[in-house]
Amino acid sequence: MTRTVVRANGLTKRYGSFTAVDAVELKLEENRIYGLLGRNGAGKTTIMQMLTGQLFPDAGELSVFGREPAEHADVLRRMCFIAESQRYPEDFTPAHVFKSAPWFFEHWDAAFAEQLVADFRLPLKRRIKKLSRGQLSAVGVIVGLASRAPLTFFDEPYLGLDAVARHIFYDRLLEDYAEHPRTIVLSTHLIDEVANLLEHVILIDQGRILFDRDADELRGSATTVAGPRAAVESFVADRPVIGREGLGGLASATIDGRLDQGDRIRAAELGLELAPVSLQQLIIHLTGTDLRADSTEGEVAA
Ligand SMILES: Nc1ncnc2c1ncn2[C@@H]1O[C@H](COP(=O)(O)OP(=O)(O)OP(=O)(O)O)[C@@H](O)[C@H]1O
Repeated sequence: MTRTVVRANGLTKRYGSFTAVDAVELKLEENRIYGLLGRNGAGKTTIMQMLTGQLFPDAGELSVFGREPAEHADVLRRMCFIAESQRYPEDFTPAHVFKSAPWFFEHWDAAFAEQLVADFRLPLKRRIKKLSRGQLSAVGVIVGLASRAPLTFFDEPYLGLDAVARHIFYDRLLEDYAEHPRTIVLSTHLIDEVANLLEHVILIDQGRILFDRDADELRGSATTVAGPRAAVESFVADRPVIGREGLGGLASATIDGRLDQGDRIRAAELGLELAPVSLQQLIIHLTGTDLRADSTEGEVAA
C-alpha cells in the first residue's frame, strides 16, 4: 500500500493583502517523483517552504509524515530542501558542506557525494563565494542527492548548470532513485528536459493548483495531427481540439484524448501524420501558459 507523505488541505499563505498560496489541496505519496511546475511567482517556493517548516501557513491543515512540519525535529530530519540560492556560512568550502552534511542527514552517503563531486568537476577546496553560479548549483544538487532524504525538494536546482551538468543531475537522480526510492519534488521551468523523470505533475498558477495528474496519463492524453489543411480539418471536425497551428496549405491540430486503431487508419488514409504531444506542449495547450517564457536561462528546452 502506498503511504501518503504530505497532505495539505486549504493550505494558504498571505503576504499582507496578497494571497501567494490560495487554499491548496495536495497529496504527495511515498516513493514518487513529482514535478511542481508553474510560472514565476506562481507560489512553488512558498508551498515548499511551508511543507519544510520554514514558513507557517496562514490557514489550512498540513501534515508531513503524519505531523505538522514546523518545529517537529523528527519530521524536519527526514527532509532535504535545496533552494534556488542556497546560503552557506561565510568562508565555507564545498568540502566543509559535505563534511557537515551527515549531521543533518542520517542517510548521507559520502561515497556517492564523492562520485558526484568528480562528475560535476567541483573544486572542493575553493571558497563557496568564489564558485561560479553553476558550481554553486552543483553543491546543492550533490547535497540533495547524497542526503537520500525520504522527502527531497529541489527548487529550480539547475541555475547556471550547463546542459551536460543538468543531464548528469537527471541521470544520477534516476539511477539513485531506482536503488533508493524516496519522494522527490522537483520545481522547474525546463519541463521537456525533466519530462521523462516525472511520475506526477502538479501545475500551479497564481497560488492555485491548475492540475494535479499522473505524468503517464498526461503524456498519452493528446496527439497532434499534421498534414494538408482540409484533411486536418476533416479529421478533427468532431473532436476536442486544444491547439491549432498552420502555414499556407499545411496545418496541425492537437486533439485532447487518445486515438484508437480506427482513428489511426483514417488519419493514414487522409495522409496525416500523428505525433505524441510533449508534456511541455500539453501544458501550454491546456493552460495557455508557456513556462519557457519565464526562464532566466539562455538555454531552454527546444
Ligand atoms: N516575503 C514576501 N513578501 C511578499 N510577497 C512575497 C514574499 N515571498 C513571496 N512573495 C510573493 O508570493 C508569490 C509567490 O512567490 P514564490 O516565490 O512562491 O513563487 P515561485 O512559484 O517559487 O516563483 P519562481 O518560479 O519565480 O521562483 C510571488 O508573487 C512573490 O512575489
